[in-house]
Formats: sequence, C-alpha cells, structure tokens
Amino acid sequence: MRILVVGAGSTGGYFGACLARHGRDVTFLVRERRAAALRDHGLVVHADAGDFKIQPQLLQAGEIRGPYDLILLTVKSFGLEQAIRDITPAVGEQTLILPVLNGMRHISTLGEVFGKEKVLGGLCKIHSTLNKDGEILQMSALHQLSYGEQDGHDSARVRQLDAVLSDCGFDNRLSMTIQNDMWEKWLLLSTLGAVTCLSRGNTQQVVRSAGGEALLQAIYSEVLAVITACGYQPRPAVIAATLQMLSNPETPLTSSMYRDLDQGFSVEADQIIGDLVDRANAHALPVPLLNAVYVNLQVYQQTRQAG
Ligand SMILES: NC(=O)C1=CN([C@@H]2O[C@H](COP(=O)(O)OP(=O)(O)OC[C@H]3O[C@@H](n4cnc5c(N)ncnc54)[C@H](OP(=O)(O)O)[C@@H]3O)[C@@H](O)[C@H]2O)C=CC1
Ligand SMILES: CC(C)(CO)C(=O)C(=O)O
Repeated sequence: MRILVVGAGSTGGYFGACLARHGRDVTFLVRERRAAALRDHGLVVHADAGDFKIQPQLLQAGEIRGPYDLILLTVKSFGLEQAIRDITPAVGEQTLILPVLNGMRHISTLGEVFGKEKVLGGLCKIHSTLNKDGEILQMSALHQLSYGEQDGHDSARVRQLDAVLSDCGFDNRLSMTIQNDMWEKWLLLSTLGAVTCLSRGNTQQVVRSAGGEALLQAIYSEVLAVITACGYQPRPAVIAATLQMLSNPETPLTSSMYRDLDQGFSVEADQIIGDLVDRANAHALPVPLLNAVYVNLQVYQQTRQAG
C-alpha cells in the first residue's frame, strides 16, 4: 500500500515515522523548508518508548506522479485548502483519505472536493509537538490512530487498511463508530482547548483556581448541548469519564491548540471553537462561554497577524 503522509509535523511526523520504521511504503508531502531540514537531519522522533530516526522519502507539491492508496492528512485546518490543491494529483479512483484533524468541518470539505466515498472518518489521540530543532516530541505514552468508514459499515478496504496500520508501534483502532468517536473527541478537545486557551494555563491550574472547575463544567455543558443538538449523543460513560479526566486536580492537561497559542503560533480557532458556535447559532442555542472563547481566539489571531 503506497502511503502519502501530508505534513511531517507533530502528528504526521510521528505516525508517518512509525509506519516507515516498520517497513511501510511511506512518502511525506512537505513544503520547502521542512524538506530541507528533513533531508539534512532526518526525521527524529523522541517517542515515549525511546528515540528513533528515519531518513524519510520526501515529495513537494508539483512532484506527485500518480495516485496513492492512502493519504494520511495531518495538516492544520488553516492549511487544508492549500493541501487539497496539492494532493489532488495523488487522489485516484481507489484512494482512501484518512484525516486526523480535530473537529468535524474538514470531513464535509474533503467529501465535497474528492467525493464522500474516498474520505474515511479518522482521529488521533496523542500529545505531540515539535522541539526547536524540528524533531517530534511525544509528550506522553498516548499514540492512538482510529479510522473507519464514515457510516460505520465494515468493508474490505478498511480491513486491508487496518492490517497495514497494525504492528507499527502505535495504537491503531479500526472503528465501526468513527463518526461518534469524532464527536466524542470534539467534546473533550474543544472543552480542553477552550478552557486552557481562555485561562492561559493547564487544567490543573484551572481546577485549583477559585471558580475554575465551575467554568470548566459550564464550557463542557455548552459543548455537550451543541453536539446533542446536532444529533449526536456521546455515550453516558464517555460524558462522565471525560469530565472526570478534565477536572482531575492531579493531572495537568493541555491541548495542542493551547500549546500552539503559548508559542505564538496560529490556532485552529474556527475549526475547533468557531464551528461549534456556528452550529449553536443554527440551533438557536445560547453558548456565551464558547462565544467568549471564540472572540478571544480571534483577537489573538488578529494580533498575531498584525505583529
Ligand atoms: N499535536 C497534537 O498533539 C495533536 C494534534 N491534532 C490535530 O492534528 C492536526 C495536525 O496537527 P499537528 O500535526 O499538531 O500540526 P503541525 O503544525 O505540527 O503539523 C502540520 C504540518 O503540516 C504541514 N503542512 C501544512 N500544509 C502543508 C502542505 N500543503 N503540504 C505539505 N505540508 C503541509 C506543516 O508544514 P510547514 O512546516 O511547512 O508549515 C506542518 O509541518 C490538527 O488538526 C490538530 O488539531 C490532534 C491530536 C493531537
Ligand atoms: C485530545 C487531545 C488533547 C490529545 O489527542 C488532542 O487532540 C489535542 O491536544 O489536540
């Protein structure tokens, strides 16, 4: 199976390197600066289970010759439009596109461009980032990649994909409920992103602040109400466990959006929070806290762009 990993950042670099290290046929689609760095230094991964390095096969936009069997899409939401243009020559009749982006909006965008049947549901759970040398840093043992047919049916192609992604050193999961899994992940991630970005701190600091736990719970309730209004019902056990995890005063959690904000990088405000606010508005659902977070992040983005 020929695999094109689009982006060699925190998630693409991690999962792509694991796949290549285990003998899968992986090529990374990267941009010029990343290509130069990876050519010179290789792709270095500081994994929880130990460090390793691969010399990746690289391509840049315009160099793609023919379709790939799998496109693992690991760009940020604000890079999606460009990535769609760049991968178009790699998408053939049988190509499967597996996106790991947070949120939901990209699924319909990709479906509209390439055809819904080519786009799998997907998500990853990992705490990873790039260090100052552009190396991948896995910050906890978590490294889960889940995927499945959007409508949950079993198929030969997802079984084949599952076989290829198995035994590559990360936790791969074929899911027959991937849409619901993605909504459940959004519940976790958007609450975590909202509360950490708003407070400029981790969940432990939030929960140990006066009114912090109540704020977290109130944001969580707003997100849950939006998701439910959209027709998805997170499982009761997941609702309870997620809130318990987020409110645990012993565990300082951050989201990738907060880590980006903390470093002055662009954040996926529209995809992770704005889309929830839009959906709430469509259902005439008041979400004052999410709205406050969204405004806050938009102002951050404007300040960044002006600076
Ligand atoms: N990091 C994490 O812990 C987690 C992230 N996620 C989600 O995963 C998605 C990806 O995030 P993450 O990996 O952290 O992001 P990163 O910014 O670390 O990596 C994205 C990479 O995509 C590259 N890229 C963007 N556009 C293109 C393009 N057209 N062609 C080639 N390369 C491109 C960027 O390259 P360049 O260097 O050239 O800009 C960058 O290296 C996001 O939606 C995020 O929310 C989900 C779970 C955890
Ligand atoms: C759920 C979590 C926190 C870990 O995968 C995440 O998706 C993120 O940080 O973007």
